[in-house]
Amino acid sequence: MSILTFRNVSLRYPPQPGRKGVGEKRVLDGINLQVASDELVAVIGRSGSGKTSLLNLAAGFLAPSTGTITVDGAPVRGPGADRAVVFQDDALYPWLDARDNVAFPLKLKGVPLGERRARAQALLDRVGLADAGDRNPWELSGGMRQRVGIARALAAEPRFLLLDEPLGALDALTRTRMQEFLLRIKAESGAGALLITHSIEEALLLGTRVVVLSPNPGRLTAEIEAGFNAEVRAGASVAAVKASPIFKRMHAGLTGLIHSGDDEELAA
Ligand SMILES: Nc1ncnc2c1ncn2[C@@H]1O[C@H](COP(=O)(O)OP(=O)(O)OP(=O)(O)O)[C@@H](O)[C@H]1O
Repeated sequence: MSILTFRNVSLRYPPQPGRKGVGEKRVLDGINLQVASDELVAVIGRSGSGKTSLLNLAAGFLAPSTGTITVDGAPVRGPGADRAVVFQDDALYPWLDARDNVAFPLKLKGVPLGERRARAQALLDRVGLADAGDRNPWELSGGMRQRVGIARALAAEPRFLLLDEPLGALDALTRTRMQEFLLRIKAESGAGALLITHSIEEALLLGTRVVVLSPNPGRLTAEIEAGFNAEVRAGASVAAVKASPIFKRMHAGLTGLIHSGDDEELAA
């Protein structure tokens, strides 16, 4: 069991030179959060509350201003193969076919060509793209590209998947299918997951826990245990889960939490 831990983390962006009146920006403050391998922690919050900054800290793309981020007790000092990131834009390498995109992290690890091709093919099989290995990224649909991106993230056998709006660019139907897919693949991989999403519905559906980030500066102000992903993994349809009264109640409650304070802001 691995654990990703934020302990008392704050983040300030430095003043922007040349932009009058744009001083240092306090983005995150007093963040305490743990993600274990058997969890998918979904982070929701209003635009600008610091969700992507939080993920970038976990990825090691940014360093905290204060506090520590650790994986199994070892400080995160930069990007590492133990944490794989998937963004909204799949960011596949356009000059590589799907199989070689998936194999790319294995190349970086020095895995020999034959073995990495075989492992990449096995990953493509797992994400339902067994026959798409020879296709170029532009020959794939949005959902297929995102599955290649997820297969590539899994290639390095990370301890954590860091998912920044991975389904945000997909149409509603594909998104629902990909939500089921993401839950299955996450469970099979044994990796913990931190998911950033704008969608309260998606957070509730996929998260074992949902945390709410409130803005200015970003603080974790609420946390709820959501059991819906276990229902989906046990075979319940996403549509049936979303239609259940308990799901609707929790959705309304979270909407209220995220938007509390909006009226004061508008009045101010
Ligand atoms: N490199 C940077 N330098 C200065 N300020 C930044 C930088 N990156 C982000 N910010 C600011 O930090 C705040 C949080 O940004 P962040 O992208 O983490 O929020 P978010 O919750 O992911 O937003 P969204 O939901 O719109 O994607 C915003 O006010 C943003 O303008």
